[in-house]
Amino acid sequence: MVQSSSPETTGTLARRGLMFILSSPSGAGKTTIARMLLEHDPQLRNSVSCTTRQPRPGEVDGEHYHFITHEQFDAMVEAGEFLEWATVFGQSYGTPKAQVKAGLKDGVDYMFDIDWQGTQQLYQKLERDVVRVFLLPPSIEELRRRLTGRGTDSAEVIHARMERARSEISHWDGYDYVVVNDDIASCYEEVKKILHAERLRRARQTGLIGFVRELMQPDD
Ligand SMILES: Nc1nc2c(ncn2[C@@H]2O[C@H](COP(=O)(O)OP(=O)(O)O)[C@@H](O)[C@H]2O)c(=O)[nH]1
Ligand SMILES: Nc1ncnc2c1ncn2[C@@H]1O[C@H](COP(=O)(O)OP(=O)(O)O)[C@@H](O)[C@H]1O
Repeated sequence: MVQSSSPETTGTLARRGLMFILSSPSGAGKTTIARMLLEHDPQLRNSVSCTTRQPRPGEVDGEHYHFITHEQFDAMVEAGEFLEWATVFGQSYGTPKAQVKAGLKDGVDYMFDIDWQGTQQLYQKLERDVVRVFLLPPSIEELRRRLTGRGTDSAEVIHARMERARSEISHWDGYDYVVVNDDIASCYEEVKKILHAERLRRARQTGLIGFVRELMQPDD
């Protein structure tokens, strides 16, 4: 629980965690922004997805993704172990249920780097816990430059990602916030502010009723 630290308060103040979703067309920078947030914010935990795609250089199993086979993925779907799942670029991606649900109650915030399909599913299931942020590239040319510059995909894959980018961008209106990732430092600051404000929402602050009631007690 994120308890109030002041000795003068009742100690009943706490906060329910939130589900912070970052989506964008591939290459717009959501992984970069997510990593910056996770690195500097101890209250934020990564929701590690399962995927059937191959790891990229530098990606660590269990940290960036749980890399599993199609058979393992299908078995998890059958067993109802995903909060949501979707097929992207012919590969399967899913959010395991187990870690998230318990953490939210304890005031842990989770970061989700998932696509619009997963965002819709999470919103349908857990609307009040979800904060949806969509990143846009400053231009289509810059998006192409970033995908090429990342150096992780073949020309063919980059072509497919660019094709898909336009359809991903068309889902911008399914989000609560839209931020253009032009300068990385400014984008990071803006996303950080969204997270900060969302944490202060009244509905997330459990124990407020009792706390306010106590504040309103008449003097003896
Ligand atoms: N629905 C859903 N989408 C996911 C999940 N994990 C990753 N994705 C999305 O799958 C897409 C491809 O991800 P990835 O292969 O890492 O490439 P990226 O586009 O460069 O981030 C991105 O849009 C991710 O946001 C997940 O658990 N569920
Ligand atoms: N604001 C920015 N300016 C310049 N390059 C960026 C910016 N944001 C991200 N990048 C670079 O663009 C590439 C794609 O970013 P990445 O975070 O992997 O995107 P995504 O996760 O959305 O596919 C990476 O090489 C990253 O370092």
